[in-house]
Amino acid sequence: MAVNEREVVLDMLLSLREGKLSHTILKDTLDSYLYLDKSSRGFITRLYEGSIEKRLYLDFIIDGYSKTPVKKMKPIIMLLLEISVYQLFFMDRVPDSAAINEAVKLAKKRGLTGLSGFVNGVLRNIARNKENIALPDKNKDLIQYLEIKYSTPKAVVEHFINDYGSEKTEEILEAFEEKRPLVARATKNREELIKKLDAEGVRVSTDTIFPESLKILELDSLSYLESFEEGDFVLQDESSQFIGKIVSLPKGARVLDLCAAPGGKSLLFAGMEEVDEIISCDITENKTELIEENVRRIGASKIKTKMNDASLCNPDFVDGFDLVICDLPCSGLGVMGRKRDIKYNVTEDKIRELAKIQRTILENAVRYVKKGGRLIYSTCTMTKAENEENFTFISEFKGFSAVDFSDKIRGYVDRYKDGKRLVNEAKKGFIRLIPGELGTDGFFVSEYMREE
Ligand SMILES: C[S@@+](CC[C@H](N)C(=O)[O-])C[C@H]1O[C@@H](n2cnc3c(N)ncnc32)[C@H](O)[C@@H]1O
Repeated sequence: MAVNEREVVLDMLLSLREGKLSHTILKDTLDSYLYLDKSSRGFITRLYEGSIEKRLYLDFIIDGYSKTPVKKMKPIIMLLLEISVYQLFFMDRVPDSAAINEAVKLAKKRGLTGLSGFVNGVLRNIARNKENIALPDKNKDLIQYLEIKYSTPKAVVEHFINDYGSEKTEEILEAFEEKRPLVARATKNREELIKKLDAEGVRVSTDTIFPESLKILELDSLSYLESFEEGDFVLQDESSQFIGKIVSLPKGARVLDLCAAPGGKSLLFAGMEEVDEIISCDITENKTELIEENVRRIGASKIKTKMNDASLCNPDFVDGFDLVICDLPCSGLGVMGRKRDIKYNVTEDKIRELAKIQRTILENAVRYVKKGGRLIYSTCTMTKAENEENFTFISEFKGFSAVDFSDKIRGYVDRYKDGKRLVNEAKKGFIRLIPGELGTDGFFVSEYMREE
């Protein structure tokens, strides 16, 4: 039987409301429809991700043309309208009539015949007035304008304005809307990888910060690729890859990665000659299994996994490591261009709560660093509370000081407009990678040293 792609997306969005993770839903769905052709899978992906990404904008439009506000609608009707309005506004190849008729059919199919007239009326009205939809006035209410235009909740907009100012906030929000290519880090040889990917029909670009990286311009599914199965690359944004560039380690180094799943940072260090052993921890068995899967695929035998709660002090780790990596749980605002539902779950209280958890973990982590050893603290977020304020917190631990790693990054960032700022920050011991600058996700990296 033919698959109704819109219904698939509707069910995916219903699962999202039940609390499943957005990227897990997408992966599971695409894995279960491997037999569909590339364009159907592409349609499902685009409609699903797009309707999440643009939710506030879509709701703003719907509210302008429906007597019942979106918030009062049955969830299935609300989602049906959202995916249909997304098609009307963002999918040029779908004729308006198809978007509307399919929505009406789907409402009936799901037993909502009584509401199919409502769906039809609202959508036809919106389609007729497509050219007349105006955003909130930027000069009257900047926050509401940014909230709707970039479909980013008020709490996040306000937080960004507070930390970066309004002009930079708009630049950041705009950058999040750009298509973000996946980045592959070659684990063996980039030239060989390019040839293999080419033979597998994957288009790539070598316009990258690091010589090991490739931007993947088009990819249907990783599951098809022999080069992936054989561990020739890992997917890792270049922001994360900075962590592997900034630190000098002694020969025979022992590394502890406290919050390691799925293992991205551990795998960076596993490729380094001077590293002998990496203990990669995470809090649950499921999570350590994720690390193990990647370790097996890459063949990184230096990595040993361990279930460990980083918020508690582990006496076995005390004074034991040349490098302790703290890539900690955070609000994730730096990756909201990829994980499109993240922005809807962030509140001021959650940011404060996370900053507190990060500090508890850091208080333990400093105890695990050997004399003369290093600590790296990183997050994939962009809030001062989780980044700069924690930088100060760590720098104030007795015996610890921030490390100037400007010489280590200069060669990579010099050619970018914002390279100078990064070099200047690195002199102080941290860098803030901001979307729209080097083409990376948002990220914070910092390095500290324990005195001899
Ligand atoms: C940002 S992710 C780590 C990403 C990883 N470093 C990488 O590069 O692939 C944060 C991780 O912290 C883990 N985590 C959260 N609380 C933890 C705790 N109390 N102890 C250990 N791990 C924890 C989460 O399970 C999650 O896998």
